[in-house]
Amino acid sequence: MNQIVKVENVSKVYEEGNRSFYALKGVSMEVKKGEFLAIMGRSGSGKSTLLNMLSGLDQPSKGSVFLNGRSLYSLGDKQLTNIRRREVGFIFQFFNLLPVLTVFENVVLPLELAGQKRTRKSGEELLKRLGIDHLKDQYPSQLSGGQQQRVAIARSLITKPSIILADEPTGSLDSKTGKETLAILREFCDHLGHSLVMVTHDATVASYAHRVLFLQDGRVKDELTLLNEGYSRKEYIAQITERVEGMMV
Ligand SMILES: Nc1ncnc2c1ncn2[C@@H]1O[C@H](COP(=O)(O)OP(=O)(O)OP(=O)(O)O)[C@@H](O)[C@H]1O
Repeated sequence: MNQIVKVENVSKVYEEGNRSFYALKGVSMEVKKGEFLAIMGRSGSGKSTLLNMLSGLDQPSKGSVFLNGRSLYSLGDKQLTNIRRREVGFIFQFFNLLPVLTVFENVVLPLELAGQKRTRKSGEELLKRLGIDHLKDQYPSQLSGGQQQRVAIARSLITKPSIILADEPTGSLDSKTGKETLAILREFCDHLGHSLVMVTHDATVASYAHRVLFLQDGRVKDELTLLNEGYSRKEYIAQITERVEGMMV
């Protein structure tokens, strides 16, 4: 697998009065093409801070982040914005669809923001692949949560980004719809070569990933690969839960 993301010895320090607080301390990790990586850790362990580093939204105090071999934070603001718009897709817990735009308009919006030619065909193809092409002229308020999240997934994929970042993507869905959504994300990584980094607190959600990274106090504390043959999802969930509980003591 090719390397899409490489994080090298990244630290993030926040200054609070005359004290320094490390949200991340010397984190190194990578994401390969087609990989679905989950990041877990208790509240305050640095998950969102790490996700922000990967997206180019927040700058490390120390260390480097490479996207497709390019060092993100050595770029100028304009170049960084361009890369973020073209090469990074986002999926949020609460979908973040624009209510005044139709499903189709929401999906193709990132193409316009990235200055890429709006192609009706690619938007329609994505909606079809996600099983929601019949909803393309509806507005978000007319859709269920699961349907809205499919729209958000289509939107995250429209620019064909190198990496998709998802923060608790199923956090506001019921368990059945959540599992369907995770199965879609996993399939897109397995069969279409998308690369995805997902933050979650939930072991069942993380069990859909290929690999789980555990953060504790801003450091990578542990890692678990879920690609060993012969394990059921239940066994993976038990393994993840055991690691999470191990970090609590
Ligand atoms: N802008 C900021 N200024 C000061 N401290 C910050 C800032 N942003 C985050 N922190 C601190 O850095 C630490 C890591 O925060 P982060 O949001 O990355 O944790 P998290 O693991 O995503 O937590 P949660 O699961 O609750 O979302 C926390 O202690 C937080 O208070």
